[in-house]
Amino acid sequence: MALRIRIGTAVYRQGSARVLKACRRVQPSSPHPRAVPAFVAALSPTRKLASSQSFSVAAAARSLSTSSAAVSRNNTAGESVGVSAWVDSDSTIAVRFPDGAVSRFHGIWLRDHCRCPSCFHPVTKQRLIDTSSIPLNIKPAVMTVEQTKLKIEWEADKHQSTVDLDWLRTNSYAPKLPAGPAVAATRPKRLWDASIADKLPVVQYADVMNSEEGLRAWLADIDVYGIGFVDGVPATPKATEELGRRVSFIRETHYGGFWDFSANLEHGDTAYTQLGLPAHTDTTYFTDPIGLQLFHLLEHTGKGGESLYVDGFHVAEKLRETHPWSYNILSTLRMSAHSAGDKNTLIEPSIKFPILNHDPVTNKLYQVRFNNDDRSVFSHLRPTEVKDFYAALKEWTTLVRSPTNELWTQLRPGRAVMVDNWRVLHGRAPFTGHRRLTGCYHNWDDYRSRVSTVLDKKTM
Ligand SMILES: C[N+](C)(C)CCCC[C@H](N)C(=O)O
Ligand SMILES: O=C(O)CCC(=O)C(=O)O
Ligand SMILES: [Fe+2]
Repeated sequence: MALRIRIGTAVYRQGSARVLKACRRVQPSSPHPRAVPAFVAALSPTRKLASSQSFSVAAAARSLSTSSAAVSRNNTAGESVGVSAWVDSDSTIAVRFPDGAVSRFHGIWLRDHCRCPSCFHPVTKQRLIDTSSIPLNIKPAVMTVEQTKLKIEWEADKHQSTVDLDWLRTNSYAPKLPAGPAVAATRPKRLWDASIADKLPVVQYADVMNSEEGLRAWLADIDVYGIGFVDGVPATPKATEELGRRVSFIRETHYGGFWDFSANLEHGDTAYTQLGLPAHTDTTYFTDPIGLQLFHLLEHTGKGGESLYVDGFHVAEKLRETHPWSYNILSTLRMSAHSAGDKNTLIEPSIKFPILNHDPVTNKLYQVRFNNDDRSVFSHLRPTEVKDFYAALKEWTTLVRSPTNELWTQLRPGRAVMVDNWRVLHGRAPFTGHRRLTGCYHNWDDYRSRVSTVLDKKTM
């Protein structure tokens, strides 16, 4: 593949690179111990690039800072695909991607994100380079494009960085570019109301337990709908626990690990009674509320006990549309919560929290954290905020309890359900008789790790 890179007035060609040897060895000032191997490796004259090229650096590269390096690349199809990289007048490195989109990167950002094995541990995926040892104004001496990689030789330490162009585009920030074709389209969330009852997301236990595709289908349901049912589950605690562990290890809490409970007040919580429970999310009193909750009803000799599910994202959207003032109140005023029913137990979150939580970067709703029964005393709000809170709460509760938003379903032995506890509220009708429910909690991050790896094949 013919590669040409024009930097300023000098022209460098692959293979017959005509370069003037004029590099000034830059000695790192008190380098971080681990930075030395990386720095020495970069300086080593015998260090070869992945391809047949070998470089030494010319002073002429200094002219790089103002001129543009136009790189044309003949790809396998023969037509020229314009990928160019140049150092802009503000010293950022601009990259024009195959579709013409341009984004800029600070030299220190690119150097800090170098993925070579001496800067980024190939197994642990951890940074090895000591960021503080990188000059803040580090500049490239030479840049080349080889297939889908941008190669940079850095002026300061002669280190060779290789950056995958798709990776670079995915992680662009100035501006943030729309994902390129190589990035799998993310699965958009599907908000739902009571009508989901006609088409519940259900997978088969055998598929989930015995195949990657089966697990992927279940994870996709939970990711897209916030809820995923599994049929064909043997009506035993063992099979149910194994199903939970298929997603990730279980989160232990003061209720234990895998729970198998009935209305015996084994724990000081109304879940361990025959009372009805209004739609809620669990563990609002933990600083990091649990991410997923698995339920599997094994026995019930009595009446009632139907299960309730409500898509908190759908209800929030309705609130935002119909009562924007209330949406804002529940997105800003912070609540307290506690779990205090067990002996020697009083759990409260380290910081108070809004019921509707938004990502500060994207401003997207990422968590509904609502349990009116577990909401604790609050005396931190201003008097006007107290009134505002209750007014907003009423609008929220009216929507949560609207029959058009409620999915009522009777769980039975054999049908388990996994609920995204940061999105979907759950509840229960009061019941009579003996009712045995099993299940477990999973941490949010452990769940999302499985989505990233099993579903999205994401790597760092
Ligand atoms: C699930 N399990 C039965 C173990 C406990 C239920 C805890 C319910 C508690 N009020 C909360 O909302 O967190
Ligand atoms: O008993 C049920 O169906 C659910 C009870 C509950 O909300 C819980 O266990 O978190
Ligand atoms: Fe609950």
